[in-house]
Amino acid sequence: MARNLTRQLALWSARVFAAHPDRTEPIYFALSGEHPVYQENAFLSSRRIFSNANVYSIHITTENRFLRERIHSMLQTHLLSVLPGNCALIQLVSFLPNQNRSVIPGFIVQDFQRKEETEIILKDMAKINECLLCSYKKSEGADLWQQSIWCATEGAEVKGSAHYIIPAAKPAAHVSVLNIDSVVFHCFEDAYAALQECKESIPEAKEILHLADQSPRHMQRSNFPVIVIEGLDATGKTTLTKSLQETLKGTLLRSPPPQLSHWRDQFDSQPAVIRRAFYALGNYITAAVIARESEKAPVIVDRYWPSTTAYAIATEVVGEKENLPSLYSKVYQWPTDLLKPDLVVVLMVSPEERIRRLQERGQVKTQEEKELEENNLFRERVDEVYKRIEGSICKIIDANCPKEEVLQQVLHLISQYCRL
Ligand SMILES: Nc1ncnc2c1ncn2[C@@H]1O[C@H](COP(=O)(O)OP(=O)(O)O)[C@@H](O)[C@H]1O
Ligand SMILES: Nc1ccn([C@@H]2O[C@H](COP(=O)(O)OP(=O)(O)O)[C@@H](O)[C@H]2O)c(=O)n1
Repeated sequence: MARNLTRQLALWSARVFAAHPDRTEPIYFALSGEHPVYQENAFLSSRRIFSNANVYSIHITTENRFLRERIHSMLQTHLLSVLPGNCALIQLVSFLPNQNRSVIPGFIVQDFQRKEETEIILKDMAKINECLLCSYKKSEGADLWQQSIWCATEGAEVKGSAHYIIPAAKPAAHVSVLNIDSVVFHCFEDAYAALQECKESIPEAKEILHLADQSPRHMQRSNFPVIVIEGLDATGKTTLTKSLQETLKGTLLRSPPPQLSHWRDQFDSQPAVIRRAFYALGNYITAAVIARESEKAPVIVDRYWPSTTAYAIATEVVGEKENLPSLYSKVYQWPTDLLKPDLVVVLMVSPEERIRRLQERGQVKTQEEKELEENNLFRERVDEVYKRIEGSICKIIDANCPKEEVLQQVLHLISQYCRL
């Protein structure tokens, strides 16, 4: 048993940690057995976390992404209510440099009064959940921290070797990018597997999976063109898609399709992996309808895969658009098993015009849309993902102009790119 824990401890030592990962500039640090070259400024921020307190780190190690997010939010609420005053809770993730899906979420707890009670509470919590608890005690007089690991499933504690806390190199991509594959699905099976992870806790997931099972797969568009209209809320999608339907005598569809609409509130409040899997499967279900309808008339689709991808990435990544996955990342590529339209038109309007239209409409907004309004960076990230999605298929148009002009611009694009 102890050997197993020692191995885990060695594994932890290979990891890099990011404290405050939701900030544009997290504090990156690592544990090192080697005496570091002394660079006071660089060391300061990471060591400050460990100095003058007993420090613990909790890591949520379950492989089930749904459980991981659930446990994370449950732990946060619980820790804030049970930890003694004078303890601080810091968001923490650990990861293997540049390795996708290696991110393990967790927390750092700083106990400035060094109370035994804190350790008892934390061990107790780690018992309930699939967690690893580590403690770090500063060695007398030295600049070293003794790391111990306590594993609930094994009910044992192992003292590791003493480590120096060293600042780790800032990764090439922001740490949030390493987790992007949990929310952007590259094929039907990935999205399906994500919903399966939660089907015991969320019975509605079984119904979505059932609908997905019944939906024909690998469908291709037929004789008539398929045009997708994209853009942030209030950029004019509903207005334009209706005009296009009339002008082209087409069929108007939207993703998620009507049979999924009544589950949206339920899935919008779930952990990101589940929420995004719901929309991703909605796209596959819509694809089958697009294929069928495009045998009879042109098809216009209000939101589809680009929405799912743009919102998923923009929510996961923090800060400036420069933090988005690199231009050549797989996340911007259309899934090969999902029906591809002839043309995607992205409507872009200035932030001021969008807010004016939102206010004019006076509708209750979703939380995500409220955030968009408050958070210009988020809006910029959504727009930037739209721009990065395979350029040849996505055409961005300036939709600040009157409705008729927007329609004319899009009809012109259709005449260029689609065979009517
Ligand atoms: N080109 C336009 N110029 C001015 N107002 C517009 C334009 N297009 C749409 N609107 C108005 O803006 C609001 C949002 O449009 P809507 O089509 O509902 O957007 P979305 O479907 O993208 O949320 C509506 O009140 C609509 O009448
Ligand atoms: N195909 C789709 C459609 C919507 N969505 C999600 O749904 C939200 C917007 O949907 P909405 O119906 O409120 O948008 P509007 O069409 O009303 O502008 C976004 O925040 C996305 O998270 C998605 O992920 N994939």
